[in-house]
Amino acid sequence: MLGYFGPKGTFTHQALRTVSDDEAIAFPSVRAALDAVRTGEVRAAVVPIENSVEGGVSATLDELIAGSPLAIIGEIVIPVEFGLYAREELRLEDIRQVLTHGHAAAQCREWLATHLPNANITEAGSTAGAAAEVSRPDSHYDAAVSARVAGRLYGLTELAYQIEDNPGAVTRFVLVGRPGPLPGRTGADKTTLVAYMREDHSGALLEILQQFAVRGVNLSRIESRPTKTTLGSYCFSIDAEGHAHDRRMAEALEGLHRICPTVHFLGSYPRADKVRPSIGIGFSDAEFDEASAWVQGLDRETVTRD
Ligand SMILES: O=C(O)C(=O)C[C@]1(C(=O)O)C=C[C@@H](O)C=C1
Repeated sequence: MLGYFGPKGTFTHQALRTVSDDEAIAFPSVRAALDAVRTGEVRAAVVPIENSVEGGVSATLDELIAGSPLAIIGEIVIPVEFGLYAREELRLEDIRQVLTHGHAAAQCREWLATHLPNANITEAGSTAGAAAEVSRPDSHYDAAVSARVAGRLYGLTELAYQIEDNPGAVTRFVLVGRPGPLPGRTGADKTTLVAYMREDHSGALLEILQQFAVRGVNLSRIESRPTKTTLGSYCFSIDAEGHAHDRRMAEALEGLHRICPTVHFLGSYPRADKVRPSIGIGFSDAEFDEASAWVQGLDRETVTRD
């Protein structure tokens, strides 16, 4: 059984539907969905991790490394379009209280400021949770910003559609399970990890980046997250192109392990877009193998000096 950040009608639910039609369990938060994976209540869960407008989803980035280890086993990317949904009797000019997810509010900021300048925007656990709340006849809230699917599901009227400030926005979701054998290499893979610096010093981030750069590994996301210990203490959440079984990635991971006190490996999994990284000259598995064989054989070589 799979789980997802719900309730029914969230963008996360739509992302799950693109990979499975089976019955799945909705959880009210990212944390609850990931805890259900940890306890074994579900085999895996879908949660949002990154939006093309708002960036990383902090709740997910933090929960992935809190508690017992988890592994990302797949990713899904879907377009996100928002509408404004209200109870039948309300018109746009009646809307005073809007409820939605923080990421959704941020993606529709301009539209809300222009069309509902006097409305209060309140943050809800999810866009679909907001639509469900607005559908209650005695709700304090007049309208929800959500997916069209959620507006319909909770019997609301669409007052506006495609109200996002950046058309073409997408959100990336990950399928998270318990650690086990890595999904096989496809040639178009991604690896996610969190690296902690040894101590704060000049060039610490550069040292982490160098581990990837000198092995020809491209990064597709890097963001700092507070370690939650002291002010100014950060770790780095990283997506890198490639699989831990690629020689260049394996060597980059070894390098990180040598220089960082802690590295949380969060998985290697197929990329949603199936795009293969371009591998620079000297960075293919064959070239790493050939170079290793050369080093192994050095003591058999005859060195002649003048
Ligand atoms: O509330 C939802 O519908 C979600 O799936 C969460 C979420 C997010 O966390 O970013 C997902 C996609 C949208 O960008 C807005 C909200």
